[in-house]
Parts: sequence; C-alpha cells; structure tokens
Amino acid sequence: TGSTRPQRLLKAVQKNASRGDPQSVISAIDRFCHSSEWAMNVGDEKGVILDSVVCEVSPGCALELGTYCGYSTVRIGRLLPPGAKLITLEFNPDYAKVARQVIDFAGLQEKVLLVEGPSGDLIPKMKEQYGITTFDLVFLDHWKDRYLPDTKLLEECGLLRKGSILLADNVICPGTPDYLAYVRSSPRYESKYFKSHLEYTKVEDGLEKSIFLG
Ligand SMILES: Oc1cc(-c2ccc(F)cc2)cc2cncnc12
Ligand SMILES: [Mg+2]
Repeated sequence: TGSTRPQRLLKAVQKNASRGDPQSVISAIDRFCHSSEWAMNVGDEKGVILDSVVCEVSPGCALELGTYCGYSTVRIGRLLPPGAKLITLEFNPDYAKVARQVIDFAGLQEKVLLVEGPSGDLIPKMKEQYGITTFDLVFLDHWKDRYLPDTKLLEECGLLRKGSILLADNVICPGTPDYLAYVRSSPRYESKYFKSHLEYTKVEDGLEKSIFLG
C-alpha cells in the first residue's frame, strides 16, 4: 500500500533537515510544500505572523488546537522561553504519529506535549490532568466548526485569564464566520485581523488575534 502525504512530509524532514535544528525542520517542510505537495501547515507567510505573536506573548503555557504534522508546533516550540510548555491536541491518530516524529526530530519533545483526542473532550481535563491554571496563548488551527465551541469551552473552564491571546488560522479560507463574528462583537475580546495568504498559495487568508479581556 502507498504512503500518505504526512508520511511523505516526514520523509522529507528526515532527508533534508538536521536533527535538533527546528529551523531546518521548518525549512524542509516549506520546501516540500512549495515544490512537491501542498499540505495544510500554517506555512511560511502566516508563520512569520505566528512567530511575531509568540515572541510578543512569550507564553509560559501555550495550547495548540490541531497539530497535523507538527509544523506550527515546531514554529511555536522553538520560540518558547526556557521552562515554558506547549500542549498540542490532535484528533487524527495518523497525523499524531507523524507529528510526534517531527517534534522529536526538531528536538522539542521536552517543551511539547502532544495529546491525542477530540479537543471538546480534552479541554475540560486540562486543569486536573495536566496541571494547567490558564493559557497565555492559544493557537486555533483545527476543524473550523470547532473554533467557536472550543473558545467558549476555554472560557467556561476558566482556562483564559485577562490578557490571554487567541490566534486563529484560516479565518478567511476555509473560513470561520461564526468564530469571527463572536470575537469581533463580544465585549470580552479585543480582536485584530492580520491579512495574509493561504499557505503556499496566492489565495487570501489571514490570522485573527484576539485578546481576552476577562
Ligand atoms: O490551514 C488550513 C487550510 C485548509 C484548507 C484545505 C483545503 C483548501 F482548499 C483550502 C484550505 C484546511 C485546514 C484544516 N485544518 C487546519 N488548517 C487548515
Ligand atoms: Mg490552518
């Protein structure tokens, strides 16, 4: 039987990147996606915006919803301050299997905890199972119909604090209209749109950055 796209992406990392060098892992995946096969990583253009938000927030505790192959996990993990942790949730076991190997190849396994399962089930367990008080940064990059319910769940579970930052991918393409309407109209958020392009294409997309006001 043939390989899957995530497996071919992993092979490209193992072939073209250097073990323990996160930047080389990022570059190898971007090269694979530009020249070989498109894949739904946040990509290099939106990735620069992600990097700038991670550096600005400098989170002690971050959450990623939607790991896929671990590209944005590595982008975030490489910029975390010493002792900081990133929890990343992935529903698809085949994606999780590849992502673990990409994260390990980058040498970030001490900073990153990948948890397999549906975000709606895992978020309510964050405090008791992983000792989380609140998240300083949440990167939303999973199924578009889960952005709004998971955001409300984070609020209800007391996992956001005054100043927590939500950064959402794909708010234009594929689009998350209910989430955008919510964070842009709610008095509990201050929201800003960063215009960009769908990874590895010229199609418009962007990131929405929302500050939770408490
Ligand atoms: O960044 C992304 C892009 C796309 C996507 C797929 C097909 C298409 F035509 C356009 C966009 C889907 C995603 C699902 N989860 C997380 N991120 C995604
Ligand atoms: Mg995305």
